[in-house]
Amino acid sequence: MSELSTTILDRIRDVPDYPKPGVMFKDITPLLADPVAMAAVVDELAGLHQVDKIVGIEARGFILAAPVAYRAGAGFVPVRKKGKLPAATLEESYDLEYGSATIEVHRDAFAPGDRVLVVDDVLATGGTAKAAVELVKRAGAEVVGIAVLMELAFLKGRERIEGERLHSLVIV
Ligand SMILES: O=P(O)(O)OC[C@H]1O[C@H](OP(=O)(O)OP(=O)(O)O)[C@H](O)[C@@H]1O
Ligand SMILES: Nc1ncnc2[nH]cnc12
Repeated sequence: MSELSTTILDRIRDVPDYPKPGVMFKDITPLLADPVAMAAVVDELAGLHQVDKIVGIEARGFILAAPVAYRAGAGFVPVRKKGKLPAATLEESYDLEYGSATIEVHRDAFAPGDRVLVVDDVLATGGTAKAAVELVKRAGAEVVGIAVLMELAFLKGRERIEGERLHSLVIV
């Protein structure tokens, strides 16, 4: 395992039965509180691809994606839960490990053919990532990759986004 993977794993806390019984929640707040570890994570994600835009998925995805965009010299595009974006949007609904949701992106968020990296904290069932990819494509941009801190392999999210390039800094 790489040094960065160990650094991340050591700073993710398991919280049993949150938000529902049977779910082992991966809490990234200890990692967020460590500036050296966070700098290493942001640098790693920012170096993955040359892109025009970084997409962050509300809410935990924003915390990672915004500094990655800054570091990469790319624009930041928010994908938000339904009802939060003010202008005309595209929307996708999906199921995730402990519920269901609808996310949106502004219709004019991308220039035609923009190269985009989608960033989030956790890939679980892959429902969220798949919906975000669909939104980016429907909005006229190219998804060059999906990057997550942690992939929960037993939930098989990778299969849901087959055909996309997935970068997981840690796989558990
Ligand atoms: O692969 P999936 O099964 O779709 O699950 C992964 C998603 O679940 C969490 O978001 P959540 O919707 O809990 O929102 P939050 O970031 O606002 O906490 C996480 O931040 C991912 O976006
Ligand atoms: N087990 C989990 N921990 C943290 N975020 C999640 N998103 C979906 N499943 C999750």
